[in-house]
Amino acid sequence: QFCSKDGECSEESSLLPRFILYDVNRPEGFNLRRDVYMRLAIFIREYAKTFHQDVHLVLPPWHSLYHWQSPEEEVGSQKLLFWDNFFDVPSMKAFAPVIKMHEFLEGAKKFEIDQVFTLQHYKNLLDSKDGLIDWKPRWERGSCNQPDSAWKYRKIKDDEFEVNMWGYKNITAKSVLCISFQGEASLLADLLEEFRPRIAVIDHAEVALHHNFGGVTYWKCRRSMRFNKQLIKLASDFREEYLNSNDGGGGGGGWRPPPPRKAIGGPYLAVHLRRKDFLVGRRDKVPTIEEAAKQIKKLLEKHTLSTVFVATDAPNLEFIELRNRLMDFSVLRYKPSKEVKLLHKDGGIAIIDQIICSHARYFIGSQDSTFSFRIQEEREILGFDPDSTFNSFCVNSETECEQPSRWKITY
Ligand SMILES: C[C@@H]1O[C@H](OP(=O)(O)OP(=O)(O)OC[C@H]2O[C@@H](n3cnc4c(=O)[nH]c(N)nc43)[C@H](O)[C@@H]2O)[C@@H](O)[C@H](O)[C@@H]1O
Repeated sequence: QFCSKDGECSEESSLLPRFILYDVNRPEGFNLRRDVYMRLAIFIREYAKTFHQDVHLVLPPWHSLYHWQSPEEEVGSQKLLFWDNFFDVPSMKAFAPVIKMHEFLEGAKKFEIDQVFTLQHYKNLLDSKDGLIDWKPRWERGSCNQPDSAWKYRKIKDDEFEVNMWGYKNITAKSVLCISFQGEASLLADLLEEFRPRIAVIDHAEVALHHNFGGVTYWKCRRSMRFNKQLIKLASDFREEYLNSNDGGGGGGGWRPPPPRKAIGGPYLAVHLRRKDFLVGRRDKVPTIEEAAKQIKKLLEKHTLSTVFVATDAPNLEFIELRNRLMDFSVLRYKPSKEVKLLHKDGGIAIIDQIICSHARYFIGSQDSTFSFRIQEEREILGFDPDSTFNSFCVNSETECEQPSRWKITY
């Protein structure tokens, strides 16, 4: 049964499809957003089953992400990019009822949302008597504390808000509620069942946590997130031409489980060296180029490899310094052609880097980087030995440091 905000319910409306849209905290990068998608896709799949709902998760466009900094003359517009630029959407649809934003909009000039839920953390997590964090799943309406609410929603009338989201200018909402939320994405079912909006937005969806992180369903969802075929082809061509690497070494990928742990990877070391904002925010975890070069050299010698593929957001000068410090080895990075840049943009080129890293004999990434985490997952899907995957640079080449948790694939 479908009920309007003022409590009127009708049977027919229950036959109408429902749509859940979402958004993520503006500064978050591509790979954290991929994780938030998974939390919602897993939720919506279960929600549709449990409540027999014709419900769809609408994939929000990728819009001017903070890390996409290439000039427009080189890459064209990086606004309002749809998911099939990066992923194989039919494969994602095989896991959960998702649709692309433009399928949802179907050319409409404007659209109205019934209910926006802006998730936020509880202000007083340390409320409980003993001063410990009170971690029971819970949600409640609260006064708004997300700083971006001020520019995202502008009240026009009591039941009309102008909504500034995903780069669109033509969205309104009948109601905006701030919801203090603590728990897994599955708790969103409670919220949706209580208000039963036909078109809802979950803003700050990153506040909702994973349900059963690392479980079978997590990995099913993760495996459904195959990359766009053109990006896979560009990465394969590069591997074949410069890294003497093709898929002959085993490794399935996609939905089919590969033979267990049989992938050996191409004869190169791959590194993900996160720089830029990490040099400010995570200074204590990012090695200097000199320290990184020492660790790369050690690994190349240990694995008797002569080639290292470098995925990095470092400016070219830092890459040249790294190459100069590794004179005895072949040091490569992926340099897209003008056409590839225009067609696939910063987001696509980052994925090509990730695919190349995921096929290497040995991989070492950057501590805390979700870009590195997604490569580790890809290698789990391909069936590599975890020892060759779950490795991170240390700030200092002489001392050991914390290594990434081994989230191994389950079927
Ligand atoms: C400080 C935090 O950093 C977190 O970044 P982190 O997890 O590394 O990873 P991401 O969330 O993907 O954000 C980093 C972005 O920087 C670019 N980038 C980073 N490394 C490479 C690379 O090797 N090759 C290419 N081509 N591009 C790279 C790319 O656009 C990527 O999506 C963010 O998610 C958070 O929002 C926050 O900003």
